[in-house]
Amino acid sequence: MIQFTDISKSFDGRMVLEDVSGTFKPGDTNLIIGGSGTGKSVLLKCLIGLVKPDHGNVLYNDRDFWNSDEDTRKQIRREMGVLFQGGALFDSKTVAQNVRFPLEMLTNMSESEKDDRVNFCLSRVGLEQAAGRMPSEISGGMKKRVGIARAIVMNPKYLFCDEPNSGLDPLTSIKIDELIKEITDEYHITTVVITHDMNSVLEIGEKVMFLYKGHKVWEGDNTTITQSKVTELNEFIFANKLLRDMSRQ
Ligand SMILES: Nc1ncnc2c1ncn2[C@@H]1O[C@H](COP(=O)(O)OP(=O)(O)OP(=O)(O)O)[C@@H](O)[C@H]1O
Repeated sequence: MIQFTDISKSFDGRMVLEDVSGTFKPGDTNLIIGGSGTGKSVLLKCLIGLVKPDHGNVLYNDRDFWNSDEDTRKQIRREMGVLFQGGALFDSKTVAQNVRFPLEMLTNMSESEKDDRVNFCLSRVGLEQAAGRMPSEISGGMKKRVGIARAIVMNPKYLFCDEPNSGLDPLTSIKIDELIKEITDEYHITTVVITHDMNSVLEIGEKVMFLYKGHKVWEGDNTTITQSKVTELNEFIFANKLLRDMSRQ
């Protein structure tokens, strides 16, 4: 479980996050949504330890990340898998080498144990046939799958996905969303997904947090989101004309 309380952050005197709190539970796919520049990525960075909040706490199963010693922080980091925007694959490594990379860096596993784990993760995301290919030889959707395989290779307790659908067509996006949700259920991971894709919200948004100008202004799920009375949220949802037309029918 991840519990964060009163996270605030400013840059050069400009507040970009103010007193944001929340709880993310194991087995849940938690979406953080909001328009551009509302602080989603800064919040994610405060959670995963890339940006230190000005104040506030982030607890990982009761371990206070920002007030822990370096060893505890290292341990918590090892329990995180991160799917970066764009996949962030190494261009000069094959698909299998990309997935294997965290095992090389962070474990003492034998070569055959690493082989087994890489093969398992690649088959879990449906890419066993692509193991020897280079990132330049595979599609955008496949790159995301490689990113997911690499993010889960260390068997994480916490999975963070920053805009997993960026650059993908709607059908491929849904498949990636479903894969993230399936993996979250299957391995009982606490998953956090940043998105501004309303399709994702409707498909996998069992837990949704909406940020507006650095504040959390709504929290709920995909069954109630379209009935919210929060003006900023409605503007965000119904910026999509199709949804606006559907809501009038
Ligand atoms: N390192 C930084 N230094 C200064 N300002 C920053 C820094 N990182 C983020 N910001 C600012 O913080 C605000 C929130 O940025 P953030 O990247 O969190 O937005 P976002 O909601 O993720 O947007 P998008 O959907 O466009 O990625 C923006 O105004 C951004 O310019």
